[in-house]
Amino acid sequence: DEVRIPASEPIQELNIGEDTTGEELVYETESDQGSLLQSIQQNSTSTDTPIDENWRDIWTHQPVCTSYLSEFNSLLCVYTNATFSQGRGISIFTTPKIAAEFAALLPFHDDEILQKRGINSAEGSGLWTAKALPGKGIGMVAKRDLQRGELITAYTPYLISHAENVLSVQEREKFLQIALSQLPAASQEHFLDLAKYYYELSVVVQDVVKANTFQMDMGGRMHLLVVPEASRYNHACAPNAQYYIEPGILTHFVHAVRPIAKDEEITITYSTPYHPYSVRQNYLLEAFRFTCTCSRCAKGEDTDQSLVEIHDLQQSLGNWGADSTASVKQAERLVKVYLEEEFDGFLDFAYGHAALTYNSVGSARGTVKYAALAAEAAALKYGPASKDVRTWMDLAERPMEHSSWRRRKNVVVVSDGDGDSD
Ligand SMILES: C[S@@+](CC[C@H](N)C(=O)[O-])C[C@H]1O[C@@H](n2cnc3c(N)ncnc32)[C@H](O)[C@@H]1O
Repeated sequence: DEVRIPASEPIQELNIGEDTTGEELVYETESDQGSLLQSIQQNSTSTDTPIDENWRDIWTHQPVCTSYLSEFNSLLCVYTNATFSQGRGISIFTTPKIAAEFAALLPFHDDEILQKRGINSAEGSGLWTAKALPGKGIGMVAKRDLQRGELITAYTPYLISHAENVLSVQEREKFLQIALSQLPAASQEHFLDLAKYYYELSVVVQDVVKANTFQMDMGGRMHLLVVPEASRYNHACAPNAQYYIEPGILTHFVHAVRPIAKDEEITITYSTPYHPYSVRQNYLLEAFRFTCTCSRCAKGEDTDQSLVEIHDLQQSLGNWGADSTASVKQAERLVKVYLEEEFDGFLDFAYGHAALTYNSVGSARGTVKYAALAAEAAALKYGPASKDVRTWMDLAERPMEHSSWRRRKNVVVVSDGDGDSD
């Protein structure tokens, strides 16, 4: 029952914005603690590939491995299941220990789980089409009107790669090329057709990864994902869609966060929307090599003032000390600014602050209304099974049990023991 909610948005970036093809990157290099790998350390005379002899149970190709990498006490191997999801295929470059975690996931054991949930459906699916847009390469466009909350795309990656920085560019490319080459031909073509930065054939797989990466944690390690359908979403600083990844089913989901008209471009954000205009422009240019001309950027620095207001309101509403001047009026204002700025994809913050503020003055009705809205918004942003959704639902269901209840009620409460006295 924490009263505080994060003061600033966790950064949800499409690409890590660092040079995944370079050597200067510092990814985590602590050791993997798997028993298998520990046994290698103990018998360190042998760096033989510790491949599970039952690899055929899950993978269609014999794993191909690097030599032992002392930097993180493991080796890395390519694991491919070319028949994954009705022949879409998936290749994973990771440690044997983490590969075992991937192999335990449901989609590798239940052929129909993805299909039943409409995941990896035929391109277009009546909702969207990917087409060339002026100055933006290919983008995603709505084929019909979409409502807030509608699921637009749900796809699994073709390639998942451990975000290591211990291999040389050439060495990494060699393994990623193997990973790609073991996929079905149609998937290889689809992958190689994606946006690139360098157009250098000798590093083409890393080039595609760099321009199209989503991130996911697996086994405590960051992994880079290429989900070709989702790769076609262009960026906007106040996007009309949000994405999240559900690791348990290896699926990248995108939902509309406000009504999207037929023929309108569908956008996601590659960075935090809370940075001022010039910071966003520089970041997008450096990390993604484009000058953002989205509707928010078209207004230039004029929109920075609203970010200051959002910041100040969130600071005030997040102050739970005795000197707090937080009020319901401020919370209502925060919600209004979010809506005016078209921050529809981030409303869990505004609604969450509002829910807690209403609760803090003992207004259960206001709490229930806004906590339910925060839960809905968090579901679009982090997935229905996320911790955030649970937190807001708990608050909506039991406002008086939350530690924020009447926390700012400016009266001396003579408790009658039932916790809700007035
Ligand atoms: C993940 S891809 C998005 C799809 C890409 N447009 C394509 O043709 O495949 C990322 C690249 O798309 C382009 N892009 C994305 N958002 C953009 C925007 N708002 N304006 C211009 N270019 C954009 C940039 O070249 C960026 O590096």
